[in-house]
Amino acid sequence: MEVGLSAGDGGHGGGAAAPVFAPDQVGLAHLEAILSGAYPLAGFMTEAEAASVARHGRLPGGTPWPVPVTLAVPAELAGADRLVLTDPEGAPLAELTVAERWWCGPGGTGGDDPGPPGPGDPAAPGARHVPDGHGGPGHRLAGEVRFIRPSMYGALRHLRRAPAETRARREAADASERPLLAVVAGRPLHHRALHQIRAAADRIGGGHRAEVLVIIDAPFDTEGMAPAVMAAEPLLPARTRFVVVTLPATDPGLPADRADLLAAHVARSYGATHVLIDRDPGAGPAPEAADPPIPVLHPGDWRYDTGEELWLPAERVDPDSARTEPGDAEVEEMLALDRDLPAWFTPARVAAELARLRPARTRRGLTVFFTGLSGSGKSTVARGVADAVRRSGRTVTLLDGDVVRRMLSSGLTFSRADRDLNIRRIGYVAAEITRHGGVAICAPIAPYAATRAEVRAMVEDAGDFFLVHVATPIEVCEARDRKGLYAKARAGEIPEFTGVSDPYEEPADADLVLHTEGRSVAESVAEAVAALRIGGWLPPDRR
Ligand SMILES: Nc1ncnc2c1ncn2[C@@H]1O[C@H](COP(=O)(O)OS(=O)(=O)O)[C@@H](OP(=O)(O)O)[C@H]1O
Ligand SMILES: Nc1ncnc2c1ncn2[C@@H]1O[C@H](COP(=O)(O)OP(=O)(O)O)[C@@H](O)[C@H]1O
Repeated sequence: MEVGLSAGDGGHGGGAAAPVFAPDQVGLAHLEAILSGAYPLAGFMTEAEAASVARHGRLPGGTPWPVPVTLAVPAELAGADRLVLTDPEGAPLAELTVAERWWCGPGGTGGDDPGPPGPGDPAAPGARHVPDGHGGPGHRLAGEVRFIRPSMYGALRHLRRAPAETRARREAADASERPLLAVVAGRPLHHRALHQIRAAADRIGGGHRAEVLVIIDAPFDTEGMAPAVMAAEPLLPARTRFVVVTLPATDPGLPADRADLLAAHVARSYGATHVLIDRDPGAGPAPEAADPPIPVLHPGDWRYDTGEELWLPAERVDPDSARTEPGDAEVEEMLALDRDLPAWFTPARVAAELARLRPARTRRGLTVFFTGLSGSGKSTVARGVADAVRRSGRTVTLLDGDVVRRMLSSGLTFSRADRDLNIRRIGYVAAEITRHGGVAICAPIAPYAATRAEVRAMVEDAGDFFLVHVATPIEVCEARDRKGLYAKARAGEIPEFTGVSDPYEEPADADLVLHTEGRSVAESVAEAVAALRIGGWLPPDRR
């Protein structure tokens, strides 16, 4: 069968062009793993396969597999027979031949017999939700994928080596019979982890130190923590190699050991005989992985012995001289506040790389996003904050609601769709300013929580986000009625007016709530500026 591509590739196919689709981040991570051979799977799972894997950790035939590998598609593609799957930039990667269309329904995973829902029928009474990481109910397409073209997408592409390439390199070096310790790391390797890796490599090496392969779990669109992980190279055993993969986020509805099991399967595809999964000590103890494909080594609880000046298993360290490794959140906070990471905790070269990746908040890009009703005081406080930020020596771009409506969003109405588009545009510009280390101050109404959350996610990919809810009650805004708009709205002259005839969803995730009623402008500005100082985004007041 000829493949008629409708994107790139010349489209030599004779038949109708298959629709083109860029999977979400989870779908893309699965697709790359299928195509690279990191998963021993030919494609995306049917409902029976996904449900069996979610519930029992096994495919219907009994083969252990930890996570549903599914493809979520929008309703308009739910009936497709074939799909050309692309990266987010639209470059074709593979063709999916659809074997089954199914609906991942609402509700829990309970009960043992799912009762097959009508294919692709959202209303099917038996439809149940399989926790497959796509964030909720929706259409799924199952079937085998056929490789079209190697992916060029994403950061650190040169390190995204296929498992077969890594195995072939070991075979060529006559090393494939020897133990290989895979270390799966999404975070930098500090002294504790480095000690544990060397100890594990000695233990499994049978007289020789085993080789180590560090599998860095990094996102597609940024280098993530990869440079900090690689900075530890001189402290790892000789001939340690690094590869980068993007492990899909595991659904919180799955048992706790599934993420580790997936990491173990991927490690095995690279030829690993053992796997050690480095984790945030602040995240609590590791779950015991049931039925792993290769042994999962548990590093256990280690402490720094201040007397010996060594990292050792906790039981060998006198509690009086024991130091615990700081968790990732604590490290983030030290970096944010420009404090040096202690030498007992992490090697200087890792600390230096971390300081580059996570600059102190006074140097890091920031978006301060004001939301609130018309007349609540967003623009007034935003202007005062912008002045204070400028005085601290940083550059500021003020994206005020009214100004944006004239410059970026002229022609847009106040329908939900247009408001969302307006806020996304503001978010995009703010994220770019933030990415380049600047400060963006935005002051739109932004009435919808979901759209604000999108902006937060977009900005946090690039830097920091600080949400200020200017929580002035509508009666007060209306009494101020600076522009006479409330009067007009009440008279029915302005339709869809926020707070009068259109919704405002109060934020539940505000970093600061400002009550301006009964406060002067100067007091409200001072409150916002103080919050930014306390958070470390502005230097301490030297006055
Ligand atoms: N229907 C309706 N609803 C709300 N506001 C209206 C409306 N029509 C015009 N205006 C004026 O537009 C300003 C709000 O624009 P925003 O871009 O901030 O709104 S939104 O975030 O896209 O919802 C808002 O300015 P601020 O008072 O500065 O908030 C109003 O002056
Ligand atoms: N504590 C306060 N903080 C902010 N604005 C205040 C305060 N007290 C009174 N106001 C007045 O409220 C009005 C708010 O208007 P504006 O900043 O344009 O609101 P928005 O941008 O939310 O529509 C201004 O006239 C301002 O002087």
